[in-house]
Amino acid sequence: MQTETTPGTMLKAMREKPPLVQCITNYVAMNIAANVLLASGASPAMVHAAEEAGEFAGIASALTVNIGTLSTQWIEGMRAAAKAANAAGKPWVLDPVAHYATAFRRSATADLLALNPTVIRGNASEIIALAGGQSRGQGVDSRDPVEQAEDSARWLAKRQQAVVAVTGAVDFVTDGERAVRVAGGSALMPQVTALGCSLTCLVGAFAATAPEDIFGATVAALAIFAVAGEDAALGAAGPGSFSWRFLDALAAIDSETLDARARISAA
Ligand SMILES: Nc1ncnc2c1ncn2[C@@H]1O[C@H](COP(=O)(O)OP(=O)(O)OP(=O)(O)O)[C@@H](O)[C@H]1O
Ligand SMILES: Cc1ncsc1CCO
Ligand SMILES: [Mg+2]
Repeated sequence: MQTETTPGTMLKAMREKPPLVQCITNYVAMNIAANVLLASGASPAMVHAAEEAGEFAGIASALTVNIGTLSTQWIEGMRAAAKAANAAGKPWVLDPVAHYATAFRRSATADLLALNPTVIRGNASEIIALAGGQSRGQGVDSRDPVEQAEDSARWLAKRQQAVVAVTGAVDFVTDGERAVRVAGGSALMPQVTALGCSLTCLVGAFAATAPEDIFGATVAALAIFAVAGEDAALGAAGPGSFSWRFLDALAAIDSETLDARARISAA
């Protein structure tokens, strides 16, 4: 049954019962992603080794998988964890960082897509390329506007039976039927590395809190990022001070503030 809960309600529920989220993310993102989850009210665990990732996915409430700094041994851990999450009926989120860049990444991404991620979160260049479109992406940063990725996102969501989130200046989320845009944030956000990777982990945290409403959980994660980005930009002298202000802003946002300030519109 579909329950309609607001981002603020989900945030409150998450903080009352912090979900354990297994984050298989890249070396660049690990520290900031863990801090983003703690500031938001979730409990992160960066567990990726092939020997234990599957076992740990049985304990965690959600899993996130990010291919940013890939190696063969990690792929084994990712696959084992995704299979275990599926077997346990727990949500898992895929972040296909620069999946178009090399044959190694393309192959790993195809294998992970075959394991049916619950949510796919990427920037516009990544989502366009996942749907087989003409992406301008080269490395990990987006070189395409979100508007250009919206049709790709809808197509991908239908094909994968997943929620797809495209982030950028104004984010776009769809499950193939419904779609919304989430406005806010700051132009300083792409100037700080791995905030998108951290957001992927936070989508996992909200999905763990509201597994019955994955679309709403994804929107909630994007919405708190948008509001925190606006707050952090106030008084930030540049990317450095923005980064620590962003963590403080995430921690300071309460459920009422989130619901009052989230800018979510039907697309
Ligand atoms: N120009 C912008 N204005 C406002 N917010 C932005 C802008 N660009 C990105 N964001 C926000 O930054 C966050 C990260 O999204 P982004 O699309 O930069 O991820 P990404 O490219 O995967 O990042 P990374 O790979 O460095 O982790 C999202 O919350 C998004 O809304
Ligand atoms: C910079 C970078 N390189 C691989 S992953 C990553 C973090 C942003 O996606
Ligand atoms: Mg990224």
